[in-house]
This record gives sequence, structure tokens and C-alpha cells, in this order.
Amino acid sequence: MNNTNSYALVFGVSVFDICGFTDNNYRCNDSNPGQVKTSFGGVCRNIAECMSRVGVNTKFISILGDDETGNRMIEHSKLMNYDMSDSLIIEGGHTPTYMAILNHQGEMVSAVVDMKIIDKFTTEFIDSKAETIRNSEYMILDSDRPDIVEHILKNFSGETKFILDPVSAAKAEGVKHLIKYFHTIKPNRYEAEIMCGFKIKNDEDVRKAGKYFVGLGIKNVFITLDEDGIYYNNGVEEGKLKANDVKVVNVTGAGDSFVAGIAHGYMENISLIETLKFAISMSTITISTEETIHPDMCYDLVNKYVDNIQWTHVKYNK
Ligand SMILES: Nc1ncnc2c1ncn2[C@@H]1O[C@H](COP(=O)(O)OP(=O)(O)OP(=O)(O)O)[C@@H](O)[C@H]1O
Ligand SMILES: O=c1[nH]cc([C@@H]2O[C@H](CO)[C@@H](O)[C@H]2O)c(=O)[nH]1
Repeated sequence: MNNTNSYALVFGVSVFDICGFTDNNYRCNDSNPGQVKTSFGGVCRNIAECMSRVGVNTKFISILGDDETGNRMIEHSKLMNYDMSDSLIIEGGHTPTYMAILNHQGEMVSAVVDMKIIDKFTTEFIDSKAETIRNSEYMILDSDRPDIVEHILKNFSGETKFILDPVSAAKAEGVKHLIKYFHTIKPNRYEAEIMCGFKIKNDEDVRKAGKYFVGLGIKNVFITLDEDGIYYNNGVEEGKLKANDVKVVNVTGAGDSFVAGIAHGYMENISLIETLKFAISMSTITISTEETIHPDMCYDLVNKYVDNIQWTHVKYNK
């Protein structure tokens, strides 16, 4: 890192993922032959682990039960070198679980998430972490607890730069009135629709959404577009960038690793396009494996992908 003391902070949930991969054509209302894999997940935990794996000095404030899964996650964070020491451990609490079914193309067909424990986050807890928040270069948030997000944004505005991963369209609804406080947002197409209030069906719509978000004062807008890559707009540079010939095994975690790549680019002060190539490469690596995070994810592997990928870049500005 440029400055070994500077860090990026992630705040949000840690989840135990159970992913079922169907062998062949998925049939609903039936038991599908396939494989079941477990891994540590959670949008924010995934972001924190991926950031640390590519060398970002990372702190992660999360919430866990004092159950076996929670303890294993804390131990794992030490191995992966991100700092969870500010996290809230709930006595008798149940660490969140996510159960997803993926079709033979690696696309999620349905999922259930059990994360009742997040009700235990309080504004008092947040205030007790004020120094950690104030001293961060960036703070990455999801939208699981809109009331807590609002408290953080309004009380620490101007003291760090906020990055939003909305997690899902349903959850994006709860934070859409707050997006002007963010330095960066990373919605997918459906989350962006909720936050801008109109349908995004084509490139013209995505550009209209980008313009709308930039008009609110958001510095960097990144809209993820699945196999079409990413739309970006920072008010000066605008375009679409995508990786070609991507192998898809499991899309779980694609957006999370993208955010980690963005945080890496920001912390290293690299250009917007280099940052995006790094971030998309991280997504490309993520979706090439069954696990939520590729077991070999690291800085050198990402750079190999950056160099070897065939990129398609459409620039809208001159
Ligand atoms: N089917 C795919 N083919 C090629 N690249 C993909 C595919 N799915 C995702 N990606 C890559 O991963 C990035 C993020 O994926 P996606 O658009 O699914 O984000 P997301 O919906 O925010 O992710 P998540 O489901 O993890 O929240 C995309 O911008 C793209 O670069
Ligand atoms: O509501 C949620 N659903 C799913 C997840 C997590 O998303 C990850 C993939 O992006 C996956 O690891 C799951 O735990 C979450 O954190 N919150």
C-alpha cells in the first residue's frame, strides 16, 4: 500500500453459504441431483476477504453469533489478514446462513437468507466505533439495516468516503433516499432501477441512470450488467467495459469481489479504467469457481487476468 497505516473499513454481515448446484436442467418443486458446497459468505465479509487477499489494509466490523460458525469465521479472518476485532459478538446468537440453488449454468434460481441477528446492531454500537470510522479512507456499506446506514451517513459525513453495495433490489429500496451521501455506488441493473425510479432496458436507460446518480453528487457510479460487464460514469469519463470469453461456474460473489477491486484501485490511487479492469478481473476469477471466493484469489492472479483478458471498451465521451 502507499501508506501502510491507511485502511478501508467494511461494515456489515458475515454469512455461512450453502450452495446447491444442479447437474442438469433445474426443475422447481423437485429434488434435483447435484452437488452441495458450503463456504463463508456474506456480501460485506466477501468484500473484506477479497480486499485483504489483494493487499488492501482492511478492517471489518461485523456481527456474529458466539456459535461454532462465528468462531471459525473469526479464526479465518486472522488467516486472511483482515481485522474483525471491532465486531459485535452476540451471546447465544446464530451466525447468519444463506442457502442458494444454482442451475447448471451457475446462475442463482432462488435463495433464502436467515440473518435475524442484524437486528442487534444499534446506533450506540456504531458510535462506540467512531474512531475506527473516522480514521478510515473509505467505508463500504450494504443496505441490510437502512436505519443504521442512515445514522452512519449523517453522523460521519465528510469524515470518510462511503461506498454502497445495495445487495438486492428489495434492500436498495430502503436506502434510495440516502444515495446522495455516497462517494461511490455499485448497484446492479435492478438495484439501479429501484434507486433511480425508472426501468433500465437498454444502453440509453443505463446512461440516463448514470447521469441521474452523478447529478445527485455521487462521484463514481458503477452499474454491474452481468455478462455485459460494467457501466461507469464519474461525471467526466463514461462508458462500458467488459471481459470476453468468461467461464461461469457460480456467479455468487461476483459483485462483492468487484467492490473489493474498486477499493484496491482507490487505495492505490490508480486510474479509473485500470481500477475497473482490476475489479472486473476479480469478478471473472470469482465466477470461475464453485466457492464464493476463489481459493487462489490474490494480487498476482488478478494481474494475470487483467493482462490476459480480451477487453471490450465502449467510451461514450470524446
Ligand atoms: N454471466 C457472466 N458472464 C460474464 N461476466 C459476468 C457474468 N456475471 C457476472 N459477471 C461479471 O461480474 C460482474 C458483477 O456481476 P453482477 O452483474 O452479477 O453483479 P451483482 O448483481 O452486483 O453481483 P452479486 O450477485 O454478487 O450481488 C459483472 O460486472 C461482470 O463483470
Ligand atoms: O441478503 C443477503 N443475501 C445474500 C447475501 C450474500 O451474498 C453473497 C453473494 O453476493 C453470498 O455470499 C451471500 O451470503 C447477503 O450478504 N445478504
